[in-house]
Amino acid sequence: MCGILGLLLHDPLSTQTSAAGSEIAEGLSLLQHRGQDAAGIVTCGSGGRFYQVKANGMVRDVFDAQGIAGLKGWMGVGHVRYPTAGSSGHAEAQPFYVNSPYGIALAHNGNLINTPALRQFLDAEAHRHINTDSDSELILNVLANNLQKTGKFRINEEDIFSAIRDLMKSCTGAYACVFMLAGFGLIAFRDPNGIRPLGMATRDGARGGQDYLVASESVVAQGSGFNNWQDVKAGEAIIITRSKVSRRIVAEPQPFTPDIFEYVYFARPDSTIDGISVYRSRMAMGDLLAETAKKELEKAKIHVDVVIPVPDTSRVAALQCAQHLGIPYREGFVKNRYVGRTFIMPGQSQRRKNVRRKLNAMPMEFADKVVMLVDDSIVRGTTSREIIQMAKDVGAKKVIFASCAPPIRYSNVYGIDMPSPHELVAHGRTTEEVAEHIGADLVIYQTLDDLVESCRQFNPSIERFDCSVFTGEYVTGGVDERYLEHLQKLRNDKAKAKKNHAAVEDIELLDQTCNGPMNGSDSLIGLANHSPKIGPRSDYPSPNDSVGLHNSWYGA
Ligand SMILES: O=P(O)(O)OC[C@H]1O[C@H](OP(=O)(O)OP(=O)(O)O)[C@H](O)[C@@H]1O
Ligand SMILES: NC(=O)CC[C@H](N)C(=O)O
Ligand SMILES: [Mg+2]
Repeated sequence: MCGILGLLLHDPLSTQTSAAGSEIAEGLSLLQHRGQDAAGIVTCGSGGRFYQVKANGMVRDVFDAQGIAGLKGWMGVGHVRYPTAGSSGHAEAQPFYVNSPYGIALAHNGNLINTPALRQFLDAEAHRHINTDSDSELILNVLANNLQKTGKFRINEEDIFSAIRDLMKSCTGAYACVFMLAGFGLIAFRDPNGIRPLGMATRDGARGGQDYLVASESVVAQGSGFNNWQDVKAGEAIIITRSKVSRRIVAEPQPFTPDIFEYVYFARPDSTIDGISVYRSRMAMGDLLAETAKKELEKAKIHVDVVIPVPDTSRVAALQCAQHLGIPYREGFVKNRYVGRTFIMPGQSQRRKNVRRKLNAMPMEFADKVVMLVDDSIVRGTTSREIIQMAKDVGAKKVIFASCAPPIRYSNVYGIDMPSPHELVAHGRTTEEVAEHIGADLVIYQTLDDLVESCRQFNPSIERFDCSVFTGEYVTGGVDERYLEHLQKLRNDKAKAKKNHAAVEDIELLDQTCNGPMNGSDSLIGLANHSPKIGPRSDYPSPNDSVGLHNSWYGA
């Protein structure tokens, strides 16, 4: 899951300052939980010129004061990355940039599933050079190609809507995107099924007019003083300029199926997504899980002494579950606040090591007790296995493990890096076998109906969610056995490790020669922008002056 952000300031003075850049960096720190591998910002300043800082690392490491000071301009886009395609190499950090037919910088959250066909089309028919394995670079080039087809020096809103309409016909999968057209404005769109979240908000500008924000989650709006949060609709495109906002559904109607895993794990509890408060949905998950747990515990004749959450995400649900059961709730694991999320780390050994670094069991809450640990989900079983062992090591008599989500048995293809079912602990295992594998005395799973009810009760207009990791039913076309096998081969943990190793070698080669291949759509900016041995921070104006040529459109 990645986080995306777009900001447009109305204040004419902001063109010369880094006000937008620094606000985007602040905003990205509120989206850090969506991607910890890389972060980037591109801003647009006077003359339609782009400025960029992007590199592998966390937001606080990538953007320092000097880097932000160079991010001049009145609008910009930002990204935090959790890779689901290509490698973790810095060349695939976003936003991606193209210089033709116009200067475009794009940030993408999601995952495309028809990348081979798109790659072939872009190469053989559109004659566009694709230089990375990122699906986001493809989406940007499809967009650029569609705009190029107009053959116009100056395009208008109709051209943009129609380019996005065509993009939605050719790209299959999940995509919430925000892009910036040099000198023109900010444009956001969301895939026809609305799988990944996206919304926009407004605020009074510093010197009149309106500022606009587009972001993956509403928490960014609250953090930056924006109001009127509205979700971008499935299949909708929104064009924002300093003078007006135009919205249009451009896709053929498809069932609206937002990803339920956003509520389970990905999103922050203080966000509201598609009209559903993530916090309230997690409370409801806790309540309904308690009902199931009551039955299961009675059946197994187990008396639980204490409910303990697995920090961080499960806390809201665990507290509610304990209250509903009338069992004391205790914070038995202390979380190291300097360790991020483990599930979204790229390799299994890194994930395992980090569970121990992140969580520490307090003996006084476990010794001689029957404990029920509550987590939001059991995916690979990395966390559950380690912490059950930790609980037993400090004297727990019995460990019951309850999950707010049902068993996860199928690949995710829409932007969560679960490509291989064989890496999922519940794949091919019964609940009893999962318990044995993770060392629990009993495992209790939420039912799928209850999970859906936990979310849907707050917005009954959503008829269906994407629940593919639980059911194996994919809401878009194009996912068949052959595709899933291909994905598994390409992105299982071993294959990824190999690929990421190759990406590191590329970087080292670059460092040695101080010269090297062009970094995909980033062209020279990307190349100059990152050299891990020198340090991750630097910013460069676009080397391509053509971005400025078109800035006369709307007088930026
Ligand atoms: O079965 P697994 O493969 O271990 O995945 C599931 C675990 O990973 C996530 O925690 P994470 O540490 O990523 O983030 P959190 O601090 O937000 O809970 C999730 O909340 C579960 O605890
Ligand atoms: N999780 C995501 O949204 C990832 C976006 C894109 N597929 C990438 O790998 O960069
Ligand atoms: Mg967790």
